[in-house]
Amino acid sequence: MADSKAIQQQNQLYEESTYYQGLIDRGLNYLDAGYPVHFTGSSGIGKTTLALHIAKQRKRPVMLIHGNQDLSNEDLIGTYSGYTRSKLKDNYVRSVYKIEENVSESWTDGRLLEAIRKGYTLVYDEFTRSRPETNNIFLPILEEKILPLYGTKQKGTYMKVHPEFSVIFTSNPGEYAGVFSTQDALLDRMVTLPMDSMDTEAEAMAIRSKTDLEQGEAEAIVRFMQKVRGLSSQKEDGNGPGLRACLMIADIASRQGIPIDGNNDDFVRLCLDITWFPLKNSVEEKNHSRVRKQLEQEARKVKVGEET
Ligand SMILES: Nc1ncnc2c1ncn2[C@@H]1O[C@H](COP(=O)(O)OP(=O)(O)OP(=O)(O)O)[C@@H](O)[C@H]1O
Repeated sequence: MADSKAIQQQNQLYEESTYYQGLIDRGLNYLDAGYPVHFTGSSGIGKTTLALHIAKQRKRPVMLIHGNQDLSNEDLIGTYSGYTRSKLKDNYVRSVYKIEENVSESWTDGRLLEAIRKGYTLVYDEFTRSRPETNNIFLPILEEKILPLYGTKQKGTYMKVHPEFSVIFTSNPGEYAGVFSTQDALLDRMVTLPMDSMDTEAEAMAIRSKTDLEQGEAEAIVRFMQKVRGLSSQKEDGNGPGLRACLMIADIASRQGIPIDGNNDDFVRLCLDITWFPLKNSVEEKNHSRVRKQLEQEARKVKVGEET
């Protein structure tokens, strides 16, 4: 399916779903009022896609930064990347020969500094994966609307934030090992909008925007996934497989010509391969074998056009 068609269908989904329209309208209003917005929810639920969609509506260039523990202040603000040497040879009067040499350090803007200077919309994806010391730079940006530059050998000690600059954060509540706990001071300065799973129709529409499956087939996969998520709500920090898992089953089945049918062994195997790992992580260990059996039973019940 052509990318532009997929984007068109994705936009249609956002326009037609009251749930998404609500999130988009509120998100845009808070950004317009000068507040950063934070989408939080389980893995693969669609946070980044929604954040980028909202960012594009603001009609400003969009910059995307992925949080990670190696992200440093130098990456965000900038750094001196080497030296520039310029040489001037003055031989105007033949008998006089003068050489003037200048060496200066060359500065490269970091991504955050560029966004702040030019008034971009920044999407800071999975910001909780970065170290709190790195994220602290956002406190004066969000509160005083300045970016401190001390320690960078820049001329001024701070830079004023461009009035059109705005940030959309996304995070995944404590699901991955290695995620740093979210800083409360930063969270206090943003409007947090928790994201739930889409309803059946919207999730099926998302599948159809990415594959050639029929509505009935897409809905059968979504209903199966809803059952899987029901099995997973046994541990606080786990929500089981998200929209991404639905899309993987749909895409692989469609490419490999596997029918969406619980009577087909290939389909059942595919469902187990895609869902068992994320499900396992969200279920107490003592329940693993029981839940795995339930999962297989649910996969075998999948039938197009029938509520299972
Ligand atoms: N409205 C939509 N229509 C179609 N596909 C979508 C939509 N929203 C998200 N997706 C797809 O679902 C998958 C997961 O989306 P996304 O990466 O935005 O989720 P996420 O919550 O940010 O995930 P993670 O927490 O793992 O970063 C992606 O393949 C994305 O293209």
